[in-house]
Amino acid sequence: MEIFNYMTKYDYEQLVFCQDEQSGLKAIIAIHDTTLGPALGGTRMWTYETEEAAIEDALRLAKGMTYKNAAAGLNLGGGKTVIIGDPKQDKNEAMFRAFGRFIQGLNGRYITAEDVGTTVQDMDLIHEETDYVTGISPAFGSSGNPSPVTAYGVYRGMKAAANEGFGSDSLEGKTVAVQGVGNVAYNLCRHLHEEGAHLIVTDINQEAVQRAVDEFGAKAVGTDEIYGVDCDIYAPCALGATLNDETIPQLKAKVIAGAANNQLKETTHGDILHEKGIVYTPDYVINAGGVINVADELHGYNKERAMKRVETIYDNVARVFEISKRDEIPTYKAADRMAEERIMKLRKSRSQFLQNGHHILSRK
Ligand SMILES: NC(=O)C1=CN([C@@H]2O[C@H](COP(=O)(O)OP(=O)(O)OC[C@H]3O[C@@H](n4cnc5c(N)ncnc54)[C@H](O)[C@@H]3O)[C@@H](O)[C@H]2O)C=CC1
Ligand SMILES: CC(C)CC(=O)C(=O)O
Repeated sequence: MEIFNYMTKYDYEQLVFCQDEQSGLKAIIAIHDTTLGPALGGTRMWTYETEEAAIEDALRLAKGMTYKNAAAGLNLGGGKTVIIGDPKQDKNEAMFRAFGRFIQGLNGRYITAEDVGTTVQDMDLIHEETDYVTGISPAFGSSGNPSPVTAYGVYRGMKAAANEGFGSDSLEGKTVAVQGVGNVAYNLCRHLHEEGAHLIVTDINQEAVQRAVDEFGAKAVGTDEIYGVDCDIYAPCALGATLNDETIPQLKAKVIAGAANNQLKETTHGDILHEKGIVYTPDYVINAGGVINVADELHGYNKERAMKRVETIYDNVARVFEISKRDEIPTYKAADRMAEERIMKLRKSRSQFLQNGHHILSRK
């Protein structure tokens, strides 16, 4: 990958490589755009096959956060970190503390939180070294694990998508195929089960599958089978790029609504879904509950206020479908339009110079 070419093409601001030999930390912090405010986005710990794959993941996820935060109406930019390593084996206290010091060095340009492979405990360790971390323990007056809130937002967004696809937002009796039943999807399945939906689940982790079978009466299928099952809604809740040339032809679902980031392998896959008449709910609009929740910590966490904002995901998803129909464009483009309009407006007004304490004029 030609990194500067890639960064120029998609307008990235900064890419930071962090290395600490003693703890084994190898982290990549990507900051995409800070027009709306400091970049907020989680830290993913994953075993990448190559360094290039890790860099690409950090960059793609960071851009997604710019759009997610903008579309959710937050005054935050987009960034994300990947730590290269196996979250089950390679974590240690020194690693997260070293990472916290690197974040501190960015002086507030980047604020972190949980993502796949990191936990509240990891955020607490980072917090030993920096205040630029959210999703830390409720004992610190913070919001804790964002996953249940993300799940609630996905559930509300799925209802808006059902309304678009089936003419009613009731999920009772609907069959939902859930790919990956981890932190977010477990909680999503609980909401769906409570509303009377039928669940089909898959995961590479058999314990996670068994829990959904035992607690929610879900039907388990193999990881390759999930795409082709008979269902009304497909909910991708594992990793990205699962909507691609191989999987889309297998789908029987009328609606796609799930938690995973970067679900479309390429934007062309969003075009294909549109042509096929499948209601695709853009990932970063429906899965914003977690970031909305942790962002509230920056104002002094208030659960009621945060949840009120999470409720807006229903209307936000509905708005994307409206724009898609009005402008006759696929839903992923409609979501991008919504986010970009907000960023461009702010970028324009920021270009007006206003004196502040940091400017050279104030030193005269
Ligand atoms: N945790 C949060 O608050 C948020 C999470 N997301 C996104 O939602 C997705 C899920 O996040 P979490 O639930 O936190 O992660 P998680 O790691 O708890 O769950 C992911 C699950 O997917 C499974 N999985 C991985 N590859 C698979 C495959 N090929 N087939 C089937 N299952 C597979 C894993 O075994 C795991 O159980 C990720 O893409 C994440 O970036 C997005 C917004 C917020
Ligand atoms: C997990 C969230 C708190 C932030 C994030 O990184 C995301 O929404 O993907």
